[in-house]
Amino acid sequence: MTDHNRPFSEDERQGLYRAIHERRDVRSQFLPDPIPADVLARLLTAAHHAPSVGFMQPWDFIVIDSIEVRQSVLDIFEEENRKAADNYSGERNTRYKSLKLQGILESPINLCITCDRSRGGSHVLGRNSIVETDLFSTCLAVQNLWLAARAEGIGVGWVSILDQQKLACTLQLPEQVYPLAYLCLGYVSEFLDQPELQAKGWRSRLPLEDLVHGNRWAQPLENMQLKTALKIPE
Ligand SMILES: Cc1cc2c(cc1C)N(C[C@H](O)[C@H](O)[C@H](O)COP(=O)(O)O)c1[nH]c(=O)[nH]c(=O)c1N2
Repeated sequence: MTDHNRPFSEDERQGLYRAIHERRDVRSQFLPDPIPADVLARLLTAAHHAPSVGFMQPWDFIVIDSIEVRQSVLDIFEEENRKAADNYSGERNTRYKSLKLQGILESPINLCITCDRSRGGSHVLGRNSIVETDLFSTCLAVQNLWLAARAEGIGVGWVSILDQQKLACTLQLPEQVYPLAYLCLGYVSEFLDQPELQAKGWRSRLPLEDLVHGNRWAQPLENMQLKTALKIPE
């Protein structure tokens, strides 16, 4: 058996699940400490090892440390966030406005992960029917980075309350390059033990048992072993 085929040890398996369960979206707990270049390189390498349709690797990574650029992005956020607040009224509006939804200036580095929709030429294997698969692939790069960051003790916050055209213009992206994820990265004072939106009473995690169906949408799950493993009551 070659080395990369050896089974995961119990500790390795637990480490992976720990990163999955303890990963958080961070916006309030950033510390200003810089991320060493070798650590950032590991995160980018993890992202670059994500699966991608036809091995398209449509991502680029724009590492943003300029305060001027970040301030421009924050201005875009503030404008969009004012509009977003208008979706809510009364108590919900007040609660929305109390939420902190970005850490653009507090984090030491911002990272925009983009998707080059033309990479790989006019036809990419596996992308003939579902053209959005390049975007899906780039999301997986984001998740790889997010999990690796957690294992490195680094928090990541995804900021999507942004006008994409203005963001693309600020970052001088070519026309075919889509700014898929704007991320804030940095060491943190703590990782919360639950999503911040849940801690602040905005929305809670749904029970998994309500989301697992059998064979067709909303059909009850008949697989007794899976039901037992998921602890779904009879
Ligand atoms: C595509 C996308 C876009 C956003 C987010 C996530 C994703 C996947 N999230 C983070 C989101 O609120 C968070 O993931 C959930 O609340 C669950 O919390 P944990 O990630 O488990 O801590 C997020 N958070 C935030 O403060 N501002 C934002 O604009 C966004 N946008």
